[in-house]
Amino acid sequence: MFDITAIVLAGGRSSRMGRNKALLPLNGVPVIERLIREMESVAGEVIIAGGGQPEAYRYLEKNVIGDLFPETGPMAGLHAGLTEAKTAWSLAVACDMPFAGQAVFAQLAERALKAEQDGWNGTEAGPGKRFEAVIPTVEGRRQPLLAAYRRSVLPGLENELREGNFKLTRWAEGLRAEIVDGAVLAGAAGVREEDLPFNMNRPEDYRRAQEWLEQ
Ligand SMILES: Nc1nc2c(ncn2[C@@H]2O[C@H](COP(=O)(O)OP(=O)(O)OP(=O)(O)O)[C@@H](O)[C@H]2O)c(=O)[nH]1
Repeated sequence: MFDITAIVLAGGRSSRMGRNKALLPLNGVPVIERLIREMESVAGEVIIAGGGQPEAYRYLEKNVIGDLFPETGPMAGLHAGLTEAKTAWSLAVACDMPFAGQAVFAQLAERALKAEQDGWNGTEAGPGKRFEAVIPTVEGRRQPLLAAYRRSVLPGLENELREGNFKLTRWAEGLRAEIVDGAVLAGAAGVREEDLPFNMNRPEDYRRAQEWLEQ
């Protein structure tokens, strides 16, 4: 267990799926419940950033919160979660990632808390600087929907939202982040690198996840 909070981003519209993808069952268990189970063994608190549909998640008996910048996408969920979190670092994950598991969360958490310990004199982020995020890359691209964030990113994040910049990927590109090779995380999780950030956007993605996990 790490001194870290887990934030599940679950307030999207699921328009491509046509129904709330967080609640889609895999092996009989809704994907969000699978994620919560995996996160619970790593993080002290699990927060569900439920956006405009917090009532859908009340049954999970977790800390379910709404967004402070409604209808603006995953960045708003991250913003709400980091605002609510009481720890210096949080793990964020999209609610529709079937392959993100305990091993991946533990690695991200470990690196985040190591970065915290190294503090302002940590050399890897540059002299006098500190990492504010731990972000995996898969095929050279940062994966901000499966990453660790330091609470200190909040003012910058809020600024972006106020200015109407809602692109999580673009914002995450500018963060002083420790980059983790996705292949390393995928290896720990026992999945292929390209499957690590796989998420279920469309019915065919759901079918693919079902085929893999229910065989
Ligand atoms: N809290 C919160 N989470 C969000 C919001 N928009 C998206 N998410 C979550 O962020 C992750 C990535 O979202 P997307 O899959 O890009 O968007 P979506 O709205 O869920 O789905 P589409 O309508 O098909 O684009 C998912 O886990 C969503 O549940 C939001 O406005 N608030």
